Amino acid sequence: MTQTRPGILIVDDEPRSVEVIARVLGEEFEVFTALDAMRALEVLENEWVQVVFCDQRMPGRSGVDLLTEVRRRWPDVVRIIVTGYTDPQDMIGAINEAGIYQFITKPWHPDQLLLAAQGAARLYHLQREHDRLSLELKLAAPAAEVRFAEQHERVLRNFHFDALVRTPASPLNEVCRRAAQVAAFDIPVLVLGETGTGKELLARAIHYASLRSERPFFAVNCGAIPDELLESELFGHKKGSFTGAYTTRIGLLDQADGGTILLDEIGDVSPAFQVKLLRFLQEGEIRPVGSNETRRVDVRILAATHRDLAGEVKAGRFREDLYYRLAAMVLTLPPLRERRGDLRVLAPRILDSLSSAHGKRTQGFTEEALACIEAYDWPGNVRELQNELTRMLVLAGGGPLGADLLSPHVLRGAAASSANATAADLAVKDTGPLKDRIERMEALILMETLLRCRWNKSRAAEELGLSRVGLRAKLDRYGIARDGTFGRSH
Ligand SMILES: Nc1ncnc2c1ncn2[C@@H]1O[C@H](COP(=O)(O)OP(=O)(O)OP(=O)(O)O)[C@@H](O)[C@H]1O
Repeated sequence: MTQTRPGILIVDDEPRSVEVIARVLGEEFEVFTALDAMRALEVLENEWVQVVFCDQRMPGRSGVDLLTEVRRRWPDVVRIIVTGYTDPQDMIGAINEAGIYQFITKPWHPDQLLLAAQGAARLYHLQREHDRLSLELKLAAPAAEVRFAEQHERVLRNFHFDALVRTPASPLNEVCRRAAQVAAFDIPVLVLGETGTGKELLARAIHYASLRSERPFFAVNCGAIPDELLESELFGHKKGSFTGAYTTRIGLLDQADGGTILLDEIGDVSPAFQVKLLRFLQEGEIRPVGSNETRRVDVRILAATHRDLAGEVKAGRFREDLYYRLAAMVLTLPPLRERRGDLRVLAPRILDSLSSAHGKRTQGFTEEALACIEAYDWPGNVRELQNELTRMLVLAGGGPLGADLLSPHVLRGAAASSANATAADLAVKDTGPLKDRIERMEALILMETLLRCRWNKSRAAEELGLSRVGLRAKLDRYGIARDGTFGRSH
């Protein structure tokens, strides 16, 4: 069996003392022992140790000296010194240097040892939890400097379903409603959707709405990592199990015990790795690379992919048995072009957060820019939108962000898509005398060309074979204004 309890290392050159301390702590902790500093460092390199108890007086290297090295190499390991001095005042400097959590003076009482070990293990756990939350906060709000409690709250808020910005009429509402329903049930969920639609955001929201919210959430991009690394990333490895495995590594599945792991881009994993995943999902056990021992972990698995995974199963590229293990519930995120209405709230919201992240104030978008943003198809979805808005913000002067700041391909796409939509609409629905219908078409062509030419009237006139004066006369005639409206009722 591999380690299931917190690991404690006892270092003392007196075998009898080691034995007695090991007996006191052995019931609650996984105990490792070392009679000298060299052996202690060996244990730390190979085992998962969270707390070190070290005797101060040892031949060769003192306890404080050893713990100073431990601090340098494994700063998260909690250090306790056991000393014969009744007045440790003269050791204070050294104790500070080694960052010692507690010193215990001899003779000690067993309860005193046990309490110190429990406190140290709790501290280790809190440190890891703090590191995890800080990391998630960094992802959520890069420059924020806030207190720990606020951090936790912010993480929860950022990864709540509300983080998926949408309007009351959005098709995202149904997806979020079903995700919220399924969050509390400990079943695997498969999230589908094009790239940048918010699959990871939804997975985080599911985790933070579940009973596992106080345990870790990790997202692993399975598509970006070669098989061997992916295996060691998820399952861990033993020191020396392959070239480059200089230390023992605890896998993410182990670190996430009690929490959730998102296997992102699951559609990209190799057939060989699919077998390994399936075995884990069937047995709930992990075996680190190079180890013969297995360990049971309790991790909820969420998976996501931009591929049509059922199609991959049909094509024989993805195992059917694995598919059914992962897809107890399938949630599909709609692309932005199928929820254009959301863009009117989403774009300003993203602009706000970009503006505070970059410390650059803005006055929002012009109506014309918003109309283009709404009309464009956004094949890269929200991520593409974020990039485009960052670009606009960087290029912007003092006033509101206009369509002229949009990339040419966005303008072209927006113009083509609104012209197509309106032309199709006109062709199907328009009735009346031919002359009026042609005029309405003409107004539409003018509008499309101006948008594409970013309202550069000379260019538009040239493209349309008109003089600037001729173009202006037509714009006046049709009441076409730069904000994308037609003044005359067409
Ligand atoms: N509805 C939304 N509201 C606000 N932000 C969103 C929304 N959807 C996605 N985002 C943001 O867009 C970016 C991309 O989202 P995310 O990484 O979750 O997408 P994804 O589908 O997992 O992408 P990929 O397939 O490329 O991994 C993130 O910064 C995320 O916060």
